[in-house]
This record gives sequence, structure tokens and C-alpha cells, in this order.
Amino acid sequence: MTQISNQEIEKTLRNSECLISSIEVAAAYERLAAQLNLHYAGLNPIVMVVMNGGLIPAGQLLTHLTFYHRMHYIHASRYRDNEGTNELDWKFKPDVSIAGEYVLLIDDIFDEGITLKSIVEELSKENPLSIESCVLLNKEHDRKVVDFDVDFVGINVADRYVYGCGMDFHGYLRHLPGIYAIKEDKI
Ligand SMILES: O=P(O)(O)OC[C@H]1O[C@H](OP(=O)(O)OP(=O)(O)O)[C@H](O)[C@@H]1O
Ligand SMILES: Nc1nc2[nH]cnc2c(=O)[nH]1
Repeated sequence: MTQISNQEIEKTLRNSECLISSIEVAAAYERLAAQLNLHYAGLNPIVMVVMNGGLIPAGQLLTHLTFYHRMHYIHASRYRDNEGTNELDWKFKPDVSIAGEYVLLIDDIFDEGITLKSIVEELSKENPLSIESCVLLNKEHDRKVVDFDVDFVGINVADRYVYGCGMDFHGYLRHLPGIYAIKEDKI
């Protein structure tokens, strides 16, 4: 992960526009938590955070959950080469048994859906009772994977490269409490 100078990051921030405010994001976490609380009441699931991006949405959502759950994480990233590879780079697979368990994955964004689809396919081999997924953002476009959809979505976002709320800009800016993108005239 290459370091970028503070000046460069500040320039990025000056060239950024806010697409979704921190207030809208906070409202989305509350709506999502209300849906999850209804859906998982009494089911005692395992909540799996998809690192890195899922860290902040999970941290925000978990404090609103009213059902009892255990928390764990997986770390998988998409290979992003120029050859259009759709494989996942598994950095950490869960070391707990999920057989016979309800599993809820939490991630930041459902973009093309390759990450969540691959994770669900892989974890399904272990025969969980159910495996569902929840994201803060769904990116609106027609390049989604087929035969798979995310179960719980906070907010739809435009088809742009976004950062904040767990999502990075060259490894930085995951901590921003709203959702940002580079202004169209600065790209
Ligand atoms: O729906 P997709 O098109 O598969 O993209 C979504 C995935 O991309 C990002 O992860 P990334 O691999 O960049 O790693 P990160 O979580 O460490 O940022 C994000 O956190 C999602 O997991
Ligand atoms: N930071 C970031 N990561 C992504 N992964 C897939 N789509 C995106 C995006 O728009 N922003």
C-alpha cells in the first residue's frame, strides 16, 4: 500500500464532491438495522464482516442490532488486473464452523457483485442454514453478476468511483462519514 502525501490527499478532497451526506448515511444505517432486527430476531446468526471495506458499515450497524449474534470476519479482495479477472484473492477465510448457522455478510458496496457472489459460493460449501448479505451501497448500473443479488441495501449510488464509509481512494479516505467522488470536471 503506497503512501500518498498529505498535500495530494488534500488536493483530492478539494476535487471531491459529496454524493451522500453523513446524515443520509446515518439514516440508512438505522433503516438497515431495523430490517435486520426484524429478519434475524431470535435466529442467533454469525455476522461476518468483509474486510477491509465492511469494517466501518459493520461497526456502525452493529451498535443498532437488537438480536444476539456473534461477529467474525473474512478478508477477500478482487484481483484488479487489466485482464478482467473475476477471481477473489482470499486473505483470510473464516476459521469457525458455519455449518448449520445463519450467516449475515456485511460489506460496504455491491458494485458488480463479484466479491459477494464468490464469497457466498465459497461459504455455501460449508452448509450454513442460510447466508445473506447486507451492504451500505448498491451501485446502479447494468454490469452486475448474474444469478446473484444482495439481500439488504442501504442506499443506491450513481455509477462512479466512490469513497468514504469504508471505501478507499488509493488506500485512504475510508474514514469519511459521507460518500464522495471526484468532481466530474476534475477527473
Ligand atoms: O461488487 P464488486 O464489484 O465485487 O466490488 C465490491 C467490493 O470491492 C471492494 O473491495 P476491494 O476488493 O476493493 O477491497 P477492500 O475492501 O480492501 O477495499 C468493496 O469493499 C467490495 O468488497
Ligand atoms: N473505493 C471503492 N471501492 C470499490 N469497489 C467496487 N466499487 C468501488 C468503488 O466505487 N469505490
